[in-house]
Amino acid sequence: MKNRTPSAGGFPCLGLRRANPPKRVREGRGRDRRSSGAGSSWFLPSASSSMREEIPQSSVPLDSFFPLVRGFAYVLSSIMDQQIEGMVEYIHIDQNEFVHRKHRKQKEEDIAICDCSYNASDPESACGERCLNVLTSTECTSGCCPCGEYCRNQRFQRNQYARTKLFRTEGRGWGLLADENIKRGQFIIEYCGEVISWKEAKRRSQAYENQGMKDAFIISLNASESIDATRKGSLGRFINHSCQPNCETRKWNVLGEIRVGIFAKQDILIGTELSYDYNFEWYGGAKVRCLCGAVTCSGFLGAKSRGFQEDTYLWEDDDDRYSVENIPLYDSAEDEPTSKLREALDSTHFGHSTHGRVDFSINPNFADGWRGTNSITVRQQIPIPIQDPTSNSVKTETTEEKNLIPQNPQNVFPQRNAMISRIKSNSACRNYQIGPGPGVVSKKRSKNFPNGKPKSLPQKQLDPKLIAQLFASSEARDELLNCEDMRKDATEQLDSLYNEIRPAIEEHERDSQDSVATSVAEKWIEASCLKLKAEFDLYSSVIKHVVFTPRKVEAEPPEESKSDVKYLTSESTASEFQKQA
Ligand SMILES: C[S@@+](CC[C@H](N)C(=O)[O-])C[C@H]1O[C@@H](n2cnc3c(N)ncnc32)[C@H](O)[C@@H]1O
Repeated sequence: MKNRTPSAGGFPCLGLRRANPPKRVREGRGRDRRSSGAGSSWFLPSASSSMREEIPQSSVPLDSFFPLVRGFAYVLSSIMDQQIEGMVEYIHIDQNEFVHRKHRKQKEEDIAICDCSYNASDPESACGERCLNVLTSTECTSGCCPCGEYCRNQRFQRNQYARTKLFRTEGRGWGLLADENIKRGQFIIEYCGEVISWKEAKRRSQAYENQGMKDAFIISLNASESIDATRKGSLGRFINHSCQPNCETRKWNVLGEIRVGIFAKQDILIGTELSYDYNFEWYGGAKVRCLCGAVTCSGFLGAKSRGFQEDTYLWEDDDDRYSVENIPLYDSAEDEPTSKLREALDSTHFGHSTHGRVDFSINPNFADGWRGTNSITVRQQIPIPIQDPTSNSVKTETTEEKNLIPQNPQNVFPQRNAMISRIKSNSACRNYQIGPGPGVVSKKRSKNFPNGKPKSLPQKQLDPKLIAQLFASSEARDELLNCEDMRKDATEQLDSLYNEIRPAIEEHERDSQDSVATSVAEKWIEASCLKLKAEFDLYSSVIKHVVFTPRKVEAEPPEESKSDVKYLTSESTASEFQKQA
């Protein structure tokens, strides 16, 4: 069911409006301007499954007395319009809306039917974690599952969300927190919005940025589509980024459409702010400095996914996130001056910083009207001992997590992400000239790398067959030729894979995307690794034989030296190779 703005009164049901709409996008969101002032209060539902009838929840089931709520809401809307500062109007939906095409209808032959069965003595077995559909991230189709109504694998379809609650952070706008204890792996909420094409996403992102809008809500859905939750969305749109997140996004096939869910990466205690890593999915416009406060913070939001616009900044004196002086810029893990960055972050800009930590201290403007609890305290990086699960404090997991953080800077950036962002910069890939050709350093690039470090240099190719001829030992020759064959095979494999995935890569290239689908990236990485390994084997074999193998005597040697075996010194062989090469 969609909760659209009723025509009368213009109150976006369960959504929010604020005063002065024309000002909204340029209004900015500096701490001071966004704050609604001490003592002000406003109203929001719990973000749990309050919009559905099927799932019994203890949160207020608004839909069940919708007409009443609508009337009440209309009265509230005027109050809210005056009181809710800093939140841009949006329409609350709990199902994606398709803008550039129709919602696909699942064909009968595409319905995946699992082989689970409901057993009253073991209800968990009804489409639990062993269900074939669950294993392939596909929801069972209602009416077709052997477990019938007991099927537990229709969470998106039934909006089986965890209970969550909106709150105001200081410095990062609004955020969402757990309003119940959440188990690891639990589905928390769907990231709903308008499904649009990549082109449209790019266009909108630019338009939003031109309008001065700072919060960005566009995430990637698949290779050709995005979800834009700017104008319409679920409460998933309020989940902030963290470089040390407690949630993650997962894509599920639901009735033939891909949908994005936020899932718990770990057990999450009630009152804890929810966060996920935007790096894979987020396509923000301006570069925004990350205020997640994690020790492993990468500095910027979506630093790896880079977004639709490169190198565009919004400068705001009164907002920590948009002021980037002294912060070195980078766009790949190997170039990240981690310690310097951290130093810079530690020593600058955090108005409330205590030894480099951010204290999002008392925030009296907690959005909790429906549930009637008190305002809450948000402290980022200053751990609050969690004893009472009903406490109103927003908890951060900094202490425990800090102990788990690898101190090795190489581990600082998520591996998968680094792999994907390197698809265009690893040496195997460079052979295909994705992006600027070897040795070409674009203007933009040199801006990002002030030392102008070129990323790729033309390589001299050795001719292993020629080199093999130099060796007296047939084993050495065979080994070298064998290695060369392996290298050729690996190169051919990479070539054919490239042809296969070229459309996906080129599409991303056109749209200035850094990331491609993970499955494509993984294939590419595997083939690249094979090729690199084959090259490594070949070169190490050459080196080994240069040092240890007798050189072949080419011309008939003089009689007296026939029995002599010439051993090449590495020096003489090196000059021989130079000639050959
Ligand atoms: C999807 S919205 C999240 C909800 C947003 N806080 C709000 O008030 O509507 C993403 C925006 O939130 C802000 N944001 C999220 N995580 C942040 C972080 N770790 N540091 C700074 N800003 C953050 C940025 O402005 C970003 O464009």
